[in-house]
Amino acid sequence: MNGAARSTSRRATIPSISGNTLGLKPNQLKRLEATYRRRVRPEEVTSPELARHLSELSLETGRQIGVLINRRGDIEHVIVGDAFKLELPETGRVRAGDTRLRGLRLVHTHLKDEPLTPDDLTDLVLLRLDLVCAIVAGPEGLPGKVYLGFLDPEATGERAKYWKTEVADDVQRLEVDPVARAEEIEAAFGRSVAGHEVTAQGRAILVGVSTGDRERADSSMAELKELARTADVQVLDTFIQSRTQIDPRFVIGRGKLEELNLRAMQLFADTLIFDHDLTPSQARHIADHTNLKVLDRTQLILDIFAQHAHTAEGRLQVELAQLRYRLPRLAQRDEGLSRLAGGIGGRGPGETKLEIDRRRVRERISVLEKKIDALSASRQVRRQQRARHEVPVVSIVGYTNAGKSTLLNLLTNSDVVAENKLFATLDPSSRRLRFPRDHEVIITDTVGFIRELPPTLVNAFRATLEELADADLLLHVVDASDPEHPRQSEAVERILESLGLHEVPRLLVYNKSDLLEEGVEGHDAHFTAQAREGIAISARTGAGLKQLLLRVEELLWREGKSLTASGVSIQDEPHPH
Ligand SMILES: Nc1nc2c(ncn2[C@@H]2O[C@H](COP(=O)(O)OP(=O)(O)OP(=O)(O)O)[C@@H](O)[C@H]2O)c(=O)[nH]1
Ligand SMILES: [Mg+2]
Repeated sequence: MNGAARSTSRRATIPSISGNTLGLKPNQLKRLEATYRRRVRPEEVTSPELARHLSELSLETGRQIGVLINRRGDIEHVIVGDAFKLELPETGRVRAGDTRLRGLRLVHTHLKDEPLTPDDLTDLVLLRLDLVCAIVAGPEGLPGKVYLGFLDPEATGERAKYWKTEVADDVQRLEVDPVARAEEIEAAFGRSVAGHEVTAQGRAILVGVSTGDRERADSSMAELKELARTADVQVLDTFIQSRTQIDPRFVIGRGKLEELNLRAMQLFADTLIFDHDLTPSQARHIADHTNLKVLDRTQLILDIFAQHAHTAEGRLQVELAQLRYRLPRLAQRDEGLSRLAGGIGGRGPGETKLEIDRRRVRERISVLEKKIDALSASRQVRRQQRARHEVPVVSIVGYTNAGKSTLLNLLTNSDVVAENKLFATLDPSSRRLRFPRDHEVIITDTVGFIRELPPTLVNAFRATLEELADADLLLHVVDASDPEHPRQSEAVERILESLGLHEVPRLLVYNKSDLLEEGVEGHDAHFTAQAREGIAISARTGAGLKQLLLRVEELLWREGKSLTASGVSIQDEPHPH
């Protein structure tokens, strides 16, 4: 395979013929090579002489023959196919999101009178060619009908065609100026993309598969969208394919992947994000069949974590998780990895720029493990000191975005970052909360949980999460306004269990009650809360806070003292880091 045919020096080297050259006679090869010496005028798709030359050779060899011509009219590649198709050489990847065409047109022969084939049109789209031209090689090697295909910048919608075609009776009757036409198409693409906002982290299409419960796939997709928004990725479109089972190679069907490719080209998307974890080989197969950066849910979450980790330990943990995730995905010599460098999925908190080989990844992993061990050892000491003081610890846990940090802020009058983003909190923070009559607790906010929390992350954060085992009480905060809340709290319970924390007493806190309409759903929240021995509150308005504090006190000291929220005095504990 040849590399990009951009260089001018290529003419100085011996031009090679790509494709199915096996069994061609020396004389035929020589004539094929001589093709490189031909030129066409920039304003014609092909010269009649070139068309004749290609047709003759095609007829003689019984194979399709094609040339890639640049905008100056030079022939950059000569390709031999079989009777039905051509395999174009690798001409380098299109820069995703670029509104320019490739600057190359494909002129090739068809051995029978047929319009552009699906293969021709796929090449047109994926290689973003200026145009594709098929000349019918007629009897005696005379060029006959000519079929042309161009990208259509105006096409919209999922089912739209992505190209326009034209036919002419013969080469002489072609009235197309290929360069002018290509420039028009580029200008139109430029206009359509100019209206889009530009985000630093890429333009993505989200892809889901549903093998059963469609509703579930929809809500999972909605969550993926939120994750993308949090990661600053612009979501251009979403697809969910229903299938009986996951395709082992491509996750989705081959045809669907092709369609995604076209859609991506049309929207100038540069990234595909799967709502499904991809095996290393699936990721590779999909990347090989698209021009796009391919990410999965885990990588997206890792990326958000990378952005949000601020403490030294948090950053080490995220980097460790990223490297552990990447290690099995590094082929011996993986040029695919460099496609991931920079931008979404390529951000790392540490020194690693993620463009490194396996050995160095392994070394880095063991360095990180040692550093994290050292940090958790010193944390262990602090925990023991704290335990000696016998101050009870209350930890806030829950699904991401449930309002954990908002609740901590309300309880302790502090200002931990709370925002409408997933995983706003990564680094645990502790505050002191003083109840009247000398009761005092340490209250900690933690990283949010999510369905299918990537195991690499659970492991990397294990040290932090295991601290939850020291808690005397877990406040499990649930966003009662999210229709998905039953499944979300289920996911949280499962993760707690996997961390061996199911023994720690916990109190369910149904938050955001202010968003639930009084009467109908509000009633519902209270009802659910009561039914599961929880408490309905609003961390925003403070509603229900008094009852919450009462319950906490009751659970911690098993006595029913009355206290008011205003009676709470606040004192910050210096941050442990
Ligand atoms: N209406 C309403 N919004 C709330 C309430 N509590 C929190 N929010 C909002 O919900 C969003 C998430 O709140 P956070 O406190 O950051 O949630 P979190 O659980 O700490 O989230 P992560 O740290 O990202 O896992 C923010 O936009 C809050 O303003 C509430 O009681 N009512
Ligand atoms: Mg938070």
